[in-house]
Amino acid sequence: MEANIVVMGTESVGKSESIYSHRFGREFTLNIWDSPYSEDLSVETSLFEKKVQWADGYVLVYSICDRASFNSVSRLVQAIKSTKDYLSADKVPIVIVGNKRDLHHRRTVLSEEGRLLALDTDCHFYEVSAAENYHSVLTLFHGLVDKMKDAKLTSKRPLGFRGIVKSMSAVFARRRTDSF
Ligand SMILES: Nc1nc2c(ncn2[C@@H]2O[C@H](COP(=O)(O)OP(=O)(O)OP(=O)(O)O)[C@@H](O)[C@H]2O)c(=O)[nH]1
Repeated sequence: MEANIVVMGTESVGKSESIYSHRFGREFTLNIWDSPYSEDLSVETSLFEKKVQWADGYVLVYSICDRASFNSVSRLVQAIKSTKDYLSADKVPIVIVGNKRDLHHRRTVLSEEGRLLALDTDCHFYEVSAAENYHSVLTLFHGLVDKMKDAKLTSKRPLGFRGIVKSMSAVFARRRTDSF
């Protein structure tokens, strides 16, 4: 089976530095579109619509040390939902991720705020440290895969079958730094 995931967030929140090379067994392939966030979504409307049509699921990343990145994720959720309505596209899972949990001494976004945003917008929520606890990143991707499978069971567009196993690509950072 194959599924498409769009990963979005503002600069340096920890989306893509490392190569994420986990395999979901023999049967599952994830295609990941690691995408920088454009503050002015209207300038990139057609590209944004392409992403919405392509995606089977989203990972929206902010840094818990960067309130502006959290506000951007909040705007992104609204933009995805209204574009989906406009295109009459199927509902797909959206995961909101607060990254850099290890930098708790610099935290400016409370866990509760992330959780509440997810609750209000019918999304899923994780707080992780891609640098310190890679397992938490795996957990969120495994969770997303399960939710995409569930969503596909009730949608018109089934996940495609593939004979080959590919590894996932590039999300999140491996190295610990104090940057944010
Ligand atoms: N302390 C800490 N640093 C992290 C964490 N995740 C990423 N970083 C660091 O944050 C910086 C930015 O990480 P990237 O993965 O390049 O961020 P990005 O969102 O892909 O950034 P752009 O490519 O500019 O959009 C790097 O120096 C990472 O090492 C984390 O969980 N904790």
